[in-house]
Amino acid sequence: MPSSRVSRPKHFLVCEPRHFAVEYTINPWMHEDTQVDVDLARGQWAELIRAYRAHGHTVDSVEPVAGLPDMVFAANSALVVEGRVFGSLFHAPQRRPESTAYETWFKNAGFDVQHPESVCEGEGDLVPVGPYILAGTGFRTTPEAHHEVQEFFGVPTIGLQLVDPYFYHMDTALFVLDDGGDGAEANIAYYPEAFSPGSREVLQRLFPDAVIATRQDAMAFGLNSVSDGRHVFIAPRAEALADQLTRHGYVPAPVDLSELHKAGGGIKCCTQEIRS
Ligand SMILES: NC(=[NH2+])NCCC[C@H](N)C(=O)O
Repeated sequence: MPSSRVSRPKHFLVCEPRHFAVEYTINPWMHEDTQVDVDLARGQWAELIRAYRAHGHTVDSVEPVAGLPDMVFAANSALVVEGRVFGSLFHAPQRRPESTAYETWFKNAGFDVQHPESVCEGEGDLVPVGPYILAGTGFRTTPEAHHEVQEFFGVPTIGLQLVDPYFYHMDTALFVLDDGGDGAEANIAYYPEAFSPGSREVLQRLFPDAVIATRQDAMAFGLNSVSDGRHVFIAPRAEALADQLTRHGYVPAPVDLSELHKAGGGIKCCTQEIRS
């Protein structure tokens, strides 16, 4: 049966991995003395941008800054909803200067940026879906920041506890299949064991029809995906998850960012969504 799911055009902000490196270890994926192939990283990243554009999405780019090797992970720079920008305050001192670089882009594009008072890593942990913002905590973004986010956007913000260091940002364990726009039903895919028992129950109550992924899918960065409501840009090694998505009427669009996985990031980490 051909898929009847409808793609919605999106606006993304990205940053080329020109200065990509693994120079410090702030998550279990990063290992000291890891050599990265910057040309390979740039080539894989360029494929992602090509895929977004080929599917009708708008992509803007921030100029990368030398000495900020994780700047490619644009998702951590902010959360943008209805044209309002809640910026970031990184946990790791090495990443803190990224916030300023992204803020310059936002300001030049005509957005004001709200500065968090507590540690907050943007869409890495903050995920708008349907009438809510799902908000992860445990490793990076703090519960205090969740309160700030709710106050700033006026959107019910649902705190969820992350418990597995491999899934240190919520966007490594959960992604939005349908954001609930244009009358489509909001839905997500996630790996339950990345969450505390209570948080699993919350997700189960909110999204009883969610797609449930395995640890293997999650370790392949399969949950670090981007969906436009029809196409799902997904890591090619998350095969079981891609099959499930196909059965649910989505169209997987595989993009391999294996070189960036060395820093603990994948497709979604490289993608900041500008919701206007
Ligand atoms: N949205 C994400 N999960 N981004 C990945 C960030 C990776 C980066 N090395 C860090 O640990 O902060």
